[in-house]
Amino acid sequence: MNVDFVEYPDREMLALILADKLASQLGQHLRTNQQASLCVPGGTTPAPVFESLSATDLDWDRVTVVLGDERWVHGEHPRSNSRLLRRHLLKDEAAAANYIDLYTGDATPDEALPGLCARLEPVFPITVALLGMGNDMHTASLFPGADHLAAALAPDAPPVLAIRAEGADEPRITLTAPYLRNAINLHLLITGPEKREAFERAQKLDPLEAPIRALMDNLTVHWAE
Ligand SMILES: O=C1O[C@H](COP(=O)(O)O)[C@@H](O)[C@H](O)[C@H]1O
Repeated sequence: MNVDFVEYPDREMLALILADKLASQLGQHLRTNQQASLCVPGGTTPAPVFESLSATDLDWDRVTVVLGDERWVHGEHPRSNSRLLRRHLLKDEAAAANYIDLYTGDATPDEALPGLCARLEPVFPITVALLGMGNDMHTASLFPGADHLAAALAPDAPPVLAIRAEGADEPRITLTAPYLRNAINLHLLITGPEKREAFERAQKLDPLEAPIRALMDNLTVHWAE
């Protein structure tokens, strides 16, 4: 386990400094590579980081953005993670980024897997991956007790899997642990005392109980109250 825990004075400072860090890691990669990839979480936490990042001057047309997971709902549904991205990240400077939408409109996420695996191939290894985490220690859509969790944690997992779990309101599609873990730069964004306590607890648990534990090999955690 190799975890660097960074504590910020408040959420505003966290958003500014973290966005700057992500942009500088992308920029550094683009100095010696034609393309970079950025994987981001959905949910309720990352919007302020996205706002700051979207205003950053970067060769966004050489950056491909992908979500770490998506809820199987249409793109304008309030629970759609893509909707969050379109409103807070894929605008201003970042409007020039390429975006690979995990939601394909197929009836189920299972049907989308073969096409998505092929489309996602060029984003790996991910240049910069930002993860989120729920109080139940799930990350992306790797939920404790999910139907395909063991397969999604396995070293030979495919890049994406369809997931159903009690804690998730709808079917999901998720990037799997080996592809997230293999990111060149791996970050976790969490806020509030409950998530800090959940992260600390997860360090002593098995990934099947606390999926975030599977991604603690080279992880920088960004936390504010
Ligand atoms: O369902 C999800 O939850 C996690 C955590 O979300 P938050 O609302 O607690 O910030 C998120 O990282 C994931 O992308 C999302 O689909």
